[in-house]
This record gives sequence, C-alpha cells and structure tokens, in this order.
Amino acid sequence: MNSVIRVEGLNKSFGGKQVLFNMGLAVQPGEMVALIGASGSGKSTLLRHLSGLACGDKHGGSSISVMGRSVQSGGQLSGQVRRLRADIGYIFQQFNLVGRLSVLRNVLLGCLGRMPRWRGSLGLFTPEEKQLAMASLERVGLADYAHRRASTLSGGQQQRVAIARALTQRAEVILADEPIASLDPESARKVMDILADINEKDGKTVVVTLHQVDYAARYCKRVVALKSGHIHFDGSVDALDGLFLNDLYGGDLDTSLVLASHTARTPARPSMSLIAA
Ligand SMILES: Nc1ncnc2c1ncn2[C@@H]1O[C@H](COP(=O)(O)OP(=O)(O)OP(=O)(O)O)[C@@H](O)[C@H]1O
Repeated sequence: MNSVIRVEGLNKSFGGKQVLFNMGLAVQPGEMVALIGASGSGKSTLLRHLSGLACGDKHGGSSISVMGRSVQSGGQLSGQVRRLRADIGYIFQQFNLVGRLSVLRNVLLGCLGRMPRWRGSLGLFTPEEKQLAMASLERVGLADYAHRRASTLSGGQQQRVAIARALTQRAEVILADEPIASLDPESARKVMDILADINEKDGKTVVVTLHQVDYAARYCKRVVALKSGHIHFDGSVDALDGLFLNDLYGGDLDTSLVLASHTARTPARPSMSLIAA
C-alpha cells in the first residue's frame, strides 16, 4: 500500500543544535497514529515538517511526501507545498481561530485553499461552501454556535471549531499538535472522540501529538515514541507498559493512569450524537 505520509532521513538543527536525527516514518491511509515522548523530544518539530511549516537540514538527503506529493526534499520546500497544504488540516494547541469573527466565518476559512484568491479576499463564499461549513459544525456539535463570536467560546469548543474548519477544508490528512493539552478532561475527551470519529467514519489519516499517554492508549492503535530527537519506538499501542513508559519518560509519569485506561479501552466510545456543546 502507498504511504500517505513518508519521511526519509530527516535531520533538523536549530542554530547548530541538532534536534531531529535521521528520522524515517511511513503512515498508511486511514491510520490514527499517536506521537508521544517527553517534552523537547521533537514531536511538534516533526509535525511541522510534515506540512512544510518547517524545513529540514540540507545535509542527509531528507525527503517528506504527503499523498505521494513532495512537501520538501534536501532541505528545500517543494514548489507545490501551498497547494498540498489544502489537503492537510493542521490543528494547533491554541486553536488558531480569529476571535473577532463568527464561528461560521472561521469554519469557512477552511475553504480558502481551494477557491480563487479574489473570492477569498472578498469573503464571498458560495451557498455550497456555507452548507459544508454548517454540516461540519453540526458534526462537531456546534451548529447552534455558528453566529457567535469565536472568542466567546470555551477552549474545548474552540478546538472543535478548529476541527470543523479542517473538515470544511476537506483535508485528507489531519495533523493535530497537542490538541488537548490546554483542555479539561471532559473537553479533551470530546475533541479526541471527534478526531477518532473522523478517522473511523471518513477514513482520514490522523497524526496526533499527545502529552497524555492515557489518551494515546485509548484512541490510537499505533504509537510512535520520540526520545531526544530519535524514533525510539514505532509499533502497537500494546507496548505501552510501565517499563516502556518509565524508560521513555525517565520515570516522570503516573503509569497507573495509563495502564488503567489502556485496559478499559474496550467499551465503545460514545457515539457522536452524544457529543453536546
Ligand atoms: N524555533 C526553534 N528554535 C530553536 N529551538 C527550537 C525551536 N523549535 C524547537 N526547538 C527545540 O527543538 C527541540 C524539540 O522541540 P519540540 O517542540 O519539537 O519538542 P516537543 O516534543 O514537541 O516538546 P513539547 O512536548 O514540550 O511540546 C527542543 O529542544 C526545542 O527547544
């Protein structure tokens, strides 16, 4: 099967300090992969390279492609990276919404990558685009909030708006960088439920960086663990036992939490219809 994301030989340095080392990664279409690792291990940096928000070092002949199209190679962004970004939805820890705009306007911004620039700059969206944006808001349980200012929503709601924007973008690949790091447990669960639903029902490929290993265990079958800029482990979530996590995090982790949720993973997650604002 052709990988939807392929990384080969990626090195990255900041001011002479190398932070990613010869990374290689292949993600298949429809996978939901958790990127875990201690703070500073390189998770966000790797994710930023996948969408061309950062460029690898020139040496080492690195290459990154998404959906068979080059994002960058040899430390240079591809000329088609802007077009390619239309297929990549990026979810940020701090949501990246325009607070003074309505929720619906924010979601419509997802259309910009696929419409003529002049129409985008005038904010002229077609009825079909508005319909898609409303359907995306419905999907994340926030249709009733469409005309509210984005800044008036809670953090969890804003993150769901950001996901609705990625849905409206019709992104095939969703990269989520610490999407639940600043959310309370209930909001975090809703956000992860939505990402899992999009992965399962729409077959979108999801790569999500997570600090909370219990969420990785609950929502992802595959885990890629980074340690000091190296891929330390890439395989089944079943490997997440206490010994493994102590080694990865240097003992700075409550593994009882992880193992409890890992074994309690079997009960089905609530259906999307149960996700309320
Ligand atoms: N723009 C930058 N300039 C200099 N150093 C950077 C920059 N971005 C990241 N780094 C360094 O790269 C390394 C990896 O950082 P990164 O943010 O990718 O780690 P992380 O695993 O995502 O951490 P966290 O979980 O805390 O977000 C760290 O040493 C960090 O200080």
